[in-house]
Amino acid sequence: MSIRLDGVVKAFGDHTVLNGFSLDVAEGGITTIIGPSGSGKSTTLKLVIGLIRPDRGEVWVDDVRVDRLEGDALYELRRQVGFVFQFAALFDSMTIADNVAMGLRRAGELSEQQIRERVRESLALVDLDGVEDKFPNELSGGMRKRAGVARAVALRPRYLLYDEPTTGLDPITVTVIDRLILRMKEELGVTSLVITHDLDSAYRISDHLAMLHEGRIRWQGPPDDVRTVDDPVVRGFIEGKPELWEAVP
Ligand SMILES: Nc1ncnc2c1ncn2[C@@H]1O[C@H](COP(=O)(O)OP(=O)(O)OP(=O)(O)O)[C@@H](O)[C@H]1O
Repeated sequence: MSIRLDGVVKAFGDHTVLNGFSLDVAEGGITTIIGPSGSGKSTTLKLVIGLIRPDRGEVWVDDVRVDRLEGDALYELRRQVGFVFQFAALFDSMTIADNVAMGLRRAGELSEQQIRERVRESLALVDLDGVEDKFPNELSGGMRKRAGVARAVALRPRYLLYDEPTTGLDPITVTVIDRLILRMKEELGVTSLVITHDLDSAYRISDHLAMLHEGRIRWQGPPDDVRTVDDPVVRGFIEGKPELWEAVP
């Protein structure tokens, strides 16, 4: 059980983005999808939380067929699958505590006091103690990103999806976020699916690496193995040498 995409085809108009895409996400680990801009990485995350549906193929989370879910069932799924948005996507007019508490209030299961406690715990987990009453524009980019992670984990999801978690951050903050992603795996036992452009970050955090190219997974395996792959498409990408692609028939 975990996240599984099987033979997924997804087109926008006449542009086929995913074309027979299959991926199994190993339980408890960090799986990272790398690939060129526009190759469909974000599209895969949107499929997993049912924001969009495939034209063909299947999307599974545990024993739930996501591409057939509607209404409340989709909402239930999204409680299990936390989403860390690329630019944190915090509401500027709300305090950090209210941002982190949003999903908890919507779920309506905890008292206000329990919510406050859970918000405090979630912020502590990302090393953001004491910022409850601040507004997003009072935090640095890296802190906002951490607050976005706190919001995603507040509901104690089984899965965390990260959309470009290190884009636009300085190298030190990238390391902080990488460590945070690893910590969420170790301390909460969540299964993570990450999409990124950042190869160094991908090597540091991943248990399993998958390269997306022309609508499907071109190569996958442990990150250490990628350096010895012969496929010129994979080599071209990881070495930043597009000329290797031009030689591919
Ligand atoms: N809702 C949509 N309507 C039309 N086209 C879309 C839509 N969503 C994505 N696309 C197109 O699908 C392609 C893949 O987009 P996607 O965002 O999944 O790629 P990506 O690999 O995440 O790219 P990047 O790394 O640049 O974020 C792009 O060409 C994009 O323009």
